[in-house]
Amino acid sequence: MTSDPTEKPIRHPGKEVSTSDASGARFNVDPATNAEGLVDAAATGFRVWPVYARYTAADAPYFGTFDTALDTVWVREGLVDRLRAADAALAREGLALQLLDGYRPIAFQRELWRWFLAEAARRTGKPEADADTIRLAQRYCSNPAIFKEDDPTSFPLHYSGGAVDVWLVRREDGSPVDMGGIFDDPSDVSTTTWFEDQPCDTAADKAARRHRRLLFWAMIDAGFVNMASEWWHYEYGSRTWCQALGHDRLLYAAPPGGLPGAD
Ligand SMILES: C[C@@H](N)C(=O)N[C@H](C)C(=O)O
Ligand SMILES: [Zn+2]
Repeated sequence: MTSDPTEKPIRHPGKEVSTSDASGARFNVDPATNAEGLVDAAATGFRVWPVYARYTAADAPYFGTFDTALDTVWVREGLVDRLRAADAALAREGLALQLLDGYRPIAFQRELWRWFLAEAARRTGKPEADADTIRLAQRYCSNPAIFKEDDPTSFPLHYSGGAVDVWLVRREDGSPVDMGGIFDDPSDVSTTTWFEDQPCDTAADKAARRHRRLLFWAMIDAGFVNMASEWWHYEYGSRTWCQALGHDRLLYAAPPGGLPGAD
């Protein structure tokens, strides 16, 4: 058994969960942890790049920004030490975590869903209302249509403040490393284990597999779980975390009071 994360194939601890599995599940909410506030990750010392507010007309896959995206990455207090632990593990490889998104207001989740639905329709060649199109969009984005206003445990995963989208950058200059696919690409190559299931004959594929393993094990060892369809999406204390690890209480549902002015 090796302790070198680059030699350890990605294997999801507990149950492998997809975005659509996670919606509709019912959990009790722990009032103590759910009372935790949201913390500005940049002010806490993390490297951040809030993609949804920063991408330009030149950046795939959106080729633009989103009107309702936040330019600050907010996370629950309970994530801070865990993200620090993951970042410290990556430092041994000369790498660092960069946080792309955390807490996400409902209005922004709706705007993001519209993009994923339109993109899914383009890829399936079927209307947005078609079941195949909705299934494809739902594989990569929580569908706001299935959330229930009176059930905080059904809210979008990022609304909990316990979900983060991350990638890796070099510590020396902050440049992103090759993860073997672009962030938020709604296609199979985004599956976290994609390079485990390929021959990986080229140097580029080997590098992508290495980077995905490093990110995965740093985050898993720090207590997070990963969304199997997205190499960048990790959660702690939220619905996917409960489902994957068999916990029956959500640490984080809707943050009390949300973020002033964001909903
Ligand atoms: C859109 C993508 N970055 C993401 O965060 N997907 C998750 C599953 C979501 O929308 O909840
Ligand atoms: Zn995410």
